Amino acid sequence: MTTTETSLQDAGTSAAATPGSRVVRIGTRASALARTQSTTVADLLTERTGLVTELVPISTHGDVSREPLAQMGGTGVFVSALRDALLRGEVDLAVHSLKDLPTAPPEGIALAAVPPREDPRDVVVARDGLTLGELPQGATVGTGAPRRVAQIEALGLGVQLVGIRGNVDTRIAKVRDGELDAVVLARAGLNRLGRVEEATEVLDPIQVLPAPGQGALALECRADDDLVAIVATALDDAPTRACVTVERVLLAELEAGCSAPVGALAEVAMGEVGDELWVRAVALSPDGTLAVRRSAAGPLDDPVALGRSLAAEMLADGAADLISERPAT
Ligand SMILES: NCc1[nH]cc(CCC(=O)O)c1CC(=O)O
Repeated sequence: MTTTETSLQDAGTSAAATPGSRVVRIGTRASALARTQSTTVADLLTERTGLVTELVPISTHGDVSREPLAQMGGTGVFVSALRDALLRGEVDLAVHSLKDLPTAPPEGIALAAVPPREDPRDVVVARDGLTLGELPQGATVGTGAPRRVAQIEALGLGVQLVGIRGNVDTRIAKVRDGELDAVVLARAGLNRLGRVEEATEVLDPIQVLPAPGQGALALECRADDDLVAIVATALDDAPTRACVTVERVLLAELEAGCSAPVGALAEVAMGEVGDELWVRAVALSPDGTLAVRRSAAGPLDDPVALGRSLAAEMLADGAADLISERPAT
């Protein structure tokens, strides 16, 4: 289902060739997080290009349904409604959380920009200011992400993982209302909503690696639109793009979907010969009992090769069997 608040007829379909006179219609999901992200992008785009923007809310099946995400085909359900609106010409720019994008490249759509990433780590919001390690045996920890479930199970804390979904507000409310002892969320989402101080612990990537692409946004346009180059110049951050490319190539090579128990974090770090890409990754069995953890470094200008070589190492160590719960033969 697709709904738009503005009339599509007078919303910039008469876009002129000059950047200054074109209205860029920005498609956004309706959640508070998505709106905040889209508004930030809209403001920056206007500030840097002079382009006038307009937000067009698109409601997706993922926003409306309360089914578990995994049963709806993963977080890709959030993405496809925005992409459809782009391809139909109803909007000119779509703002996604990059970690929600399926790894397969979309037909007719360009990844115009990946803006500077925020803190990519996961956080805990627990009752009474507690950390994961301070929670008692049997305490309930809410998360629907197989990656988070497997990594927290792997810590062996004796907590009980409970599948939940819903927006950030709904999840935190379950702790405040006493329904759960804690929830695990992306720090970037909390931060964008101005609620980062509600986190009671930031999870160290040594223990819990974030989802590939977490904390980054993806700005998509129609591939044949002049807007691609304008948006790239105004908003793309090359180091962030390189890092998320490593992470997503790795995910694709492991043939793991966006909800698979795979964590990865690439960073630009000082190496022996100057700045280089440094990546850490983990693939786990869904119950967290088995894991393959690896790290690697490579040149800044070849993120694809780095993602591929690390994935090849992890596959050689049995990562694919872990992820899909197939017993190793
Ligand atoms: N899973 C949904 C989702 N997609 C992006 C974010 C947060 C923002 C980001 O990671 O960029 C969230 C919420 C969460 O994981 O807590």
